[in-house]
Amino acid sequence: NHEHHERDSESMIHWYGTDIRHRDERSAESSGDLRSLCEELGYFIKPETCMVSTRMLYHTADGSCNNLLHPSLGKAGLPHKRYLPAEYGDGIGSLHQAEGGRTLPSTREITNIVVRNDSVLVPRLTAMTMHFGQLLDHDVGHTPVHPNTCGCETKDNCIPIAVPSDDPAFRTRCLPLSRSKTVPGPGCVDQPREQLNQITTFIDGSILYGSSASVQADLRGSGGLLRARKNPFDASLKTFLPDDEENAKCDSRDSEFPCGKAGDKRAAVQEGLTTLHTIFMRYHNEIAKQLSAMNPHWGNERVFLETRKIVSSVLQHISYNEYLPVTLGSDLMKRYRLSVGSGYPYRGYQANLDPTMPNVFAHAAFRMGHSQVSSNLTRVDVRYREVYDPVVLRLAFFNGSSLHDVQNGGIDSIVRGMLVQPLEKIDRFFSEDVTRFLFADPLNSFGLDLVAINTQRGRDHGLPGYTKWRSFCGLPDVSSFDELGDVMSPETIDVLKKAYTHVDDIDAFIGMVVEEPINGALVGQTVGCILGEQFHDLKFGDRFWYENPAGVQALKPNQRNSIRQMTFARLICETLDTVDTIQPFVFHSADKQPGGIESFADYSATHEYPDKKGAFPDFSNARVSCKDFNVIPPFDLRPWLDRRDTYKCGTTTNKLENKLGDD
Ligand code: HEM
Ligand SMILES: [Ca+2]
Repeated sequence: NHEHHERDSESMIHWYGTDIRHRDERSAESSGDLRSLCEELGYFIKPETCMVSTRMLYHTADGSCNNLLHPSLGKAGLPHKRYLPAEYGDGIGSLHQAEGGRTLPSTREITNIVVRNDSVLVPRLTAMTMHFGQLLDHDVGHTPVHPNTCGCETKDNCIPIAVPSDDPAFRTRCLPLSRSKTVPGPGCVDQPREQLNQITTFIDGSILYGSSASVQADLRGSGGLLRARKNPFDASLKTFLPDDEENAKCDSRDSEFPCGKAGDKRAAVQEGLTTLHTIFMRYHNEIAKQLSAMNPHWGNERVFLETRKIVSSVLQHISYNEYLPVTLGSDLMKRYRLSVGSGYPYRGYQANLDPTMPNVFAHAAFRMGHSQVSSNLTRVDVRYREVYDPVVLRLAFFNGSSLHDVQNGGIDSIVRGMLVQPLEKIDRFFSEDVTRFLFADPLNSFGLDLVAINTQRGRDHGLPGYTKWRSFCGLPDVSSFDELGDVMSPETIDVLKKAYTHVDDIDAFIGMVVEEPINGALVGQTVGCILGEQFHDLKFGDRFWYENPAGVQALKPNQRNSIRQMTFARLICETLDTVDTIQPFVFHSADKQPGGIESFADYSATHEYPDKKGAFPDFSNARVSCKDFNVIPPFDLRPWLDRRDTYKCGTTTNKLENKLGDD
């Protein structure tokens, strides 16, 4: 038995998975009155609750009242939805098991057989794709886990992962892990065991604003701003996230470089993610200041809520205009109607769609991003030269120091590095920094295996095996390993044979992550279908979707146009101190040939992209100056100019906005 000390990997993963502010739910089994528990948790919010001007016009902190007919849909704190029924060992709640009494191998053993510490790069794409994927995931899903201190016994919601005696890395008997917390299932049923999402399921900027009123209040400052910390070296430079005093896991505790607090508790898990949180927070504050200056009669609340609407619209637009096309490719973008370019007009909000986070999306499919993680974070200077040493990932967990490491270019050199570093392919190759050194104390090198954790988490949640998900996604049923050849390489099938006795035993996450990518996409068929389905529901089941023209919350047509001009490149230009030049489409590497004259916004509005090969034909992605407003248009805030006298015209929206009050 190894000794536990304050900063070991086990306590870090518990901290990561637990919301300290989250009330400790009574479990479904122990509850005398299930119905009143569900009421308390907000399962049955009544539509009348939403008939308040602010809730109709603007996002609520916990996502309630987004859907005015079914106000709890998408709200924080509710159970996952399921595409396929849960399959627990005992039918109601014990770990997922193989059919027919076969024992599943330890998930660490599976890593040892299936996963290799190797790297294959994706031509032309940048590591920004990985970092943004994590940020996006953290806006839509976070399942809390039990805060137990678990050792190697299987009890009290502890599900230790057995470590084989001849393990190549670990000398311990097990990797301890806690089960996810549970709540009554959708519709308030007590069985089978169901897990929950503690953040808002909508793409609504909860990464910045939190998912509860109390967290939001803590993050906010005056004038519609988010709290920020001055640059400790030079107050004229841009700000940082406020200190997260509760994060005792932070490496740089007690120094002048704290980890940073944001709307999502996981912001400090790795410094790349922290930098993206930081630039989105800066962007919020930039917009809020400009809105205040334009509309001096707006109060703190109005500025904050309008800014949130803008920033979450920008987040949605970057996700669907830039991130999803490279991740899913053209066929899936069309099949699930995800494209936002012209030629793909928005088909209308559907209040009967359920945007709730599916269990399999968060706990298998979208975790494919873990295979995109590299062991280094490249850092480059203003001219994109690799003059600094990279940040080593295993030293960058819960550590805020590189952001302030001015000798090595600080936060700016990390963000620029993401624009040149190549992206890792989604495959059975994972960096040792996550399969061996996850949350390791750098001094004693004991860490965790994220692949084994993902696999064990799937069993914890009763996710059916991979073959069921294939069938769910329309691939042919299979009864032998060799039939997997339609989506997997022969080498992959060989290692799966070594790891599992029967093809139906393959765990959901493992099968999904080792599928060959679809042509022109980063993901395979099964991940693609699960992501496609849910990103569809997040688009058409969100009343605040930026393209939605109907309803009191709708952006005005010229406001929507401003959002459509926005790119991630422009946001980066505006939020760093020293980014002078940038490629217009940041998920692609910069073209060497100069000559870009078209903006990505114009290109995406007039082309079907990507093509079948995943390319963006006829688009020059050469770096241009951030001051080149033709190629990287600025955000046009003029449509938000609010002349007081127009209130008197008396449209419903004006009247509602007016009720918010000025101060
Ligand atoms: C260095 C980078 C990353 C680290 C260290 C990391 C670490 C983790 C950890 C520790 C968990 C919780 C595991 C558990 O207890 O079950 C997790 C969950 C997850 N990760 Fe990552 N991750 C990284 C990058 C990514 C990326 C790039 C993506 C997607 C593109 C991603 C998607 C997810 C998802 C969807 C979950 C489940 C969240 C939930 O709903 O609870 N991660 N990650
Ligand atoms: Ca959210």
